[in-house]
This record gives sequence, C-alpha cells and structure tokens, in this order.
Amino acid sequence: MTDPSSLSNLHELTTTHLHLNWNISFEEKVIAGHVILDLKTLVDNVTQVVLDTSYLAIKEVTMNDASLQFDIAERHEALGSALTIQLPSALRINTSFQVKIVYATTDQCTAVQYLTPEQTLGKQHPYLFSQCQAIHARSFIPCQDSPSIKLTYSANVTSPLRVVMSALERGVSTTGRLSTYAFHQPTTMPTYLIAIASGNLTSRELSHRSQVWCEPEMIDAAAHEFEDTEKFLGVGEALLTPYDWSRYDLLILPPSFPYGGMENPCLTFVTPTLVAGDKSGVHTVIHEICHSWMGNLVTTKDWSHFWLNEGHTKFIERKIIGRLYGEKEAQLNCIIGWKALKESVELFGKDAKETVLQPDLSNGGDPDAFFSSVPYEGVVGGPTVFEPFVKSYVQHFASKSITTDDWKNYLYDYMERVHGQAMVDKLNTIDFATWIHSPGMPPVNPDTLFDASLAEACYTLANAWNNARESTDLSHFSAKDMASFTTAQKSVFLERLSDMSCLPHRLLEAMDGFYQLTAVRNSEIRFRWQLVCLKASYQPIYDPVVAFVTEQGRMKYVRPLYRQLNLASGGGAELARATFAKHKDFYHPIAGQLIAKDLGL
Ligand SMILES: CC/C=C\C/C=C\C[C@@H](O)/C=C/C=C/C=C\[C@@H](O)CCCC(=O)O
Ligand SMILES: [Zn+2]
Repeated sequence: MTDPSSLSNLHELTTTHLHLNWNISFEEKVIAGHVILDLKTLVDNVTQVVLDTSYLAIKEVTMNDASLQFDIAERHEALGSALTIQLPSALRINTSFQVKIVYATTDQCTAVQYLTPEQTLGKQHPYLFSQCQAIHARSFIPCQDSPSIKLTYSANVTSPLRVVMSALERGVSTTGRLSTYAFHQPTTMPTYLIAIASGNLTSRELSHRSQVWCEPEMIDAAAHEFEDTEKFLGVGEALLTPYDWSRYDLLILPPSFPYGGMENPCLTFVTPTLVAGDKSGVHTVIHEICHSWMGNLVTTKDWSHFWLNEGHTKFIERKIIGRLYGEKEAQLNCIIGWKALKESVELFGKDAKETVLQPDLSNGGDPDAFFSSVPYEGVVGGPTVFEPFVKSYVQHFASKSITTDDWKNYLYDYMERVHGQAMVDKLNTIDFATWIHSPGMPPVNPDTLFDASLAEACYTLANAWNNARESTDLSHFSAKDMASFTTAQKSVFLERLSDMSCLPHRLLEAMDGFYQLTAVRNSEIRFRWQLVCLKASYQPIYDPVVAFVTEQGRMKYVRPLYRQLNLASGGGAELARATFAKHKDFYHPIAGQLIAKDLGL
C-alpha cells in the first residue's frame, strides 16, 4: 500500500491509536509535548518506523522508556521531512508496539494559525486554530499522515484558554491560570481530521447532541443562524445510516479561517462568513454534516481519490436541500456548482492535470495546489437509483479507506445485485474513463441535467442588463427587480453577468444605484458583485474589494478577488500586491502561500 503524498512506510506499519500530550504557548506560538503512537506491523522483518513530519523540532524518541536512534531526512518541498526511527530489533508481522516522540512545532507550522488579540472579535485574548486537510497534520504531529490510515486518538491539552478538538471531551482540570482538557475520539478516522482550537470560547446548546462554539460576542447570532442543525442531521440519518460520532458541534472561527467549512469529526469548523443573519449559509453546514458519512466514515485512500469524499458529499447535500427546501432549490445549487466547476476548468485550462477527477499525484505534488471545484461536481445528480446505492455504499465501506476502483467495482456489484443485468448494460454506456481520467469538463450537457426554473428570472434580469448596453433609458430597472430573489438567485444573476462581456461602467454604476450591491454584507453576493466589477476594471469597487479581502480570509473569496484585482487596469496589480504585503499575516499559512502563488510572488 502506498500513498503518493506520504513518506511513511505504510506498507510495513499501521497506526491504530495516537495519544497527544500538548502544551500551548501563545507567547511563543508553539505547541510542545509528545505523541504516543500505537503501531502494528503488517509484514515480517520491520526494522524502522518512517513518519511524516513537516518543520517539527523532534527532541527524543523512546520505546518502553529506552531511547531510539532517529534521523530526519532532507525536506521534500511539498511532502516534508521523513522521520526515520530505528527499532531495537526486527519485528514480526502483527506485532503491536508503542513509540513516544517528544517534539515541538516551529514557526513554519502550516497547520496552525495563531491570532493576536487584535485579530479576534473580543480583542482581549489570543486564539489558535488548525486546518490539516490535506497533508498539514504532519506539521503538528509526527505521524503516518495518510488518509489510508484510520486511527482513534486521545489528547490532553494544557492551555490558558478554552480548548476544543475534533473529539469527545472527557474532562477539564485547572491549576492556576492553566487548564488541561482531555479528549478522546473512539471512532477511527484519518489524521487530516485531527483538529484543535483554543481561545476565548463559549457555547450554546442547539439540540441534545449539538452545540455551537464561538467567541462570546457572536454567540447569539451563531445560535440563531444554525438553529436548524438537528433537522439537517435527522435528514442525513434518514437518507443514510445512524449518525456515528455521538456529537455534532459547530465552531465558528475567526475571519481568517481559509475554508467555508471543515468537517472535523464531532466539531465542524466554519467560517464566520456563514453568519449572514438570513440562514443563507446553512448549505455549508449541511455539506459538512454529509461528510460525517462521506469522507469521515468512508474515506479516500489517498488524495487522488478526493472526489469520493467531496462528490458523494455534494450528492447527499443536495438530497437534503431537496427534502427541506424543495427540489428546485437543490437544482439551483447544482447550477451554481456547475458554474464553479466551469470556472475552475477555465482557470487551470481545459487540458490541465488539475482538472482530472482522479488526478495523478505520483510525482509528489502538493495536494493543496490541486484543490478546486472539480472533485465536488464529479457526481452531479443522477437517477433515483443512485440514492439507495449511496446508502449501501456507506454501509459497505464504513470505517474503510477506498479508491475509485473500489467505488466502481461496488457500483457494478450493487447495480447487478439490486437491479439486474439491464442496469449493468446501462452502466456500460457510461464513459467512465473520460469522467475519471480525462481533463476538462465532464462529458455531459448541463442544459439537459438541471431544472432551471429558479434560475430563469435571474437569466432574464441579466439579459435585460446585457441588452441595455446601448440604451440611455434605464427606467425599466428598479430596486424591485431583485426584491424577491433569494441569495442563491442573486448569485446566479451575478454569475450570469460575469459570463457576459464586461458591462460599461455607466451600467455598473446604475445597477449599484438600483440594487445597492456594494453595500451588501452577505459574502456570497459581495464576492460575486466585486468580481463582476473587477472584470470590468471598475475602479470604485477597488477599495471595497480591499476591505473585503482583508476582513476575512476564506480562500473561495480572497483568491479569485486577488487574482482579478491583479489583472484589473488602473493600478489593480499594484493594489493587489500592496494589500497582500500589508495583510499577509492576517491569512492562515495555507491561504497566504496560495495567494502569494496566485500573485506570482
Ligand atoms: C484532487 C485534489 C487533491 C487533493 C486535494 C485535497 C485537499 C485539498 C486541500 O486544499 C483542502 C481542502 C479543504 C477543503 C475544505 C472545505 C471545502 O469544502 C471548502 C470549499 C470552499 C469554501 O466553501 O470556502
Ligand atoms: Zn466538502
């Protein structure tokens, strides 16, 4: 068994459990302590443990209290440095043993962002949070950092501020200004789902198994925004299997959190940009809930099969949206997803390796550089037979890490068993090779896939603006045009506009006058409006863009806006670079690296 994104000797050893003993120092921006790995040999004659590390300071390695020799290899640019530990004697197959590694993180740790009090809502206390997907766990834990490894974990973490983790809490003990928080995660999971945050946190119950955590200043808004969480979990369970992780809590992070959400088990991390006041961001919570099955229970074996996590999650997310908000709303979500896919393909190029559903990562490339909408839109809907298949898929592969071939073989087995040869014949008409291995857009026509009922009004309005290019009479437009649109419909309208050739500044100014788009605080609308304006190099938007990309660090927004500002005439490039230089430390390390790359720095 190999994983192109891991340097560990995965074919010789597996980790069954990992225990962390951590001390957090906000002053030094360091986590120091030890990890105890429970390992088991898979073959005879194992003489070494090779672990993934990235920028760690390894101090000591012991086995049964005796020191072991170790060596840290020269760094591989994307994958980090292999830590090779010599075992005292060769071990036979199925031997279980423990190694303890004493270590500390360094200032180059890519998993953790430390925030100063000024970067938090309350402005009084520092804060830290982690983001490990895809291969950042190795920057705070020496481990077999591969999703092919499924382990349980436990942790004792000492900090002056509240600690939460992707696990169940076992208790807290306090000595002076420090408290030690104990956690355990009894369900096996991959290392990329280990997560921690520490800061001035408070929580509010949402249901018997859910609470929302955040800084006290936004707890009322957060509890209101996510009050329907239990409903989403219930529909997920009705579609799939009983929820396996006991608790489903949410943590609203500070604005620099780089993603919409991250499905850390027991504790989904979400961006505060979801707290819009109108529940328009709950699709992301539904998405993360779906990962409780798709990704967290059935996991990609390595990052080239990432689409198994995201594609199935999207499929179930849309089923839940359909059940709760109507099928037309689910279809609109598909239309928005298709547009995101098109944009990713346009950005990378239709022949680019990054647009392949199952990309080739065998040359040790950085999985973060492959991230896009491509793995999300691999499963775009499908017939009703696919829904019971997905339930059966979860039952069959729960607790396992699998490949695209495993998925395909099971698809054929299931369809033959449940629906007979006729369905196998239908499957045989699907061009799997193109879907899975070819770059570019999937081989289907989107117009035949989605019901555009809710999109029609958006297209009509966009066309009306498109047709107004030569006209001086704009009296047929008014603030009422979009009054009945949902956030998703406003998004579709703005996306349609950005597909058209740039509108003259005169029309952008008029549109802003009617719809007050520059003043909108909803991040989805703000983002898309700013993109439309930047594409037209409309200078009045430059300052609001700078404000938006420095108020929050969600990569979905900041990366396209920085890229587009960098292309805009009238000083866009200078402004983009100067803004990034000034605010670099605001961003999570992953976001900072990718924005710098986008700007060619
Ligand atoms: C084929 C790609 C290969 C590997 C990529 C694996 C991981 C990519 C890594 O960059 C981490 C991604 C984390 C994503 C978390 C949440 C997303 O659903 C957020 C989507 C964007 C947003 O809503 O902000
Ligand atoms: Zn996801």
